[in-house]
Amino acid sequence: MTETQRSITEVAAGILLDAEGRYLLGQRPEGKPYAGYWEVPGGKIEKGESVFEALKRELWEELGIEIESSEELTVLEHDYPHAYVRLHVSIIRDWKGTPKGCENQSLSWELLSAEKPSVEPLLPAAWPMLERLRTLLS
Ligand SMILES: Nc1nc2c([nH]c(=O)n2[C@H]2C[C@H](O)[C@@H](COP(=O)(O)OP(=O)(O)OP(=O)(O)O)O2)c(=O)[nH]1
Repeated sequence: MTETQRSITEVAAGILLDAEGRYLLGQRPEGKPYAGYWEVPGGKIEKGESVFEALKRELWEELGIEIESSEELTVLEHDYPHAYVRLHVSIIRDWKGTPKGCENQSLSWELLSAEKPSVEPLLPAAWPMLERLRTLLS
């Protein structure tokens, strides 16, 4: 396949934002591209799913939490060597349950007011969505 024919991987990512102004990052498990990198929770949208349905499924699978609503934040595209991804980013302020690493991934709550996260490295496409969120809330 040539570069111009690359298919687009549609991804739903959810920024869990708590009342103290903290957001959640998870570390990508072994076996996935960019294993060990930190990211906003989420994953690929399956055929026939809406962005919200994918987000609801992924957050249940990855974190064991239930969500009933989300707010669209932005849509970002990033060209990785392994895939061209389009990220549909949402903010989630309410959820049921306590997020835990259901895929044995580490989790880290980060202060949005901090200049950068306390963990690294972050997936390249995670930076612009955090910038967008800071701009929106500032
Ligand atoms: N969840 C998430 N994915 C991101 C972020 N930034 C970013 O570039 N991505 C990219 C990495 C991956 O190519 C893609 C997400 O796919 P994934 O591999 O996590 O999806 P999945 O859990 O459905 O994976 P799989 O079971 O099919 O392997 O989106 C981010 O902040 N969060």
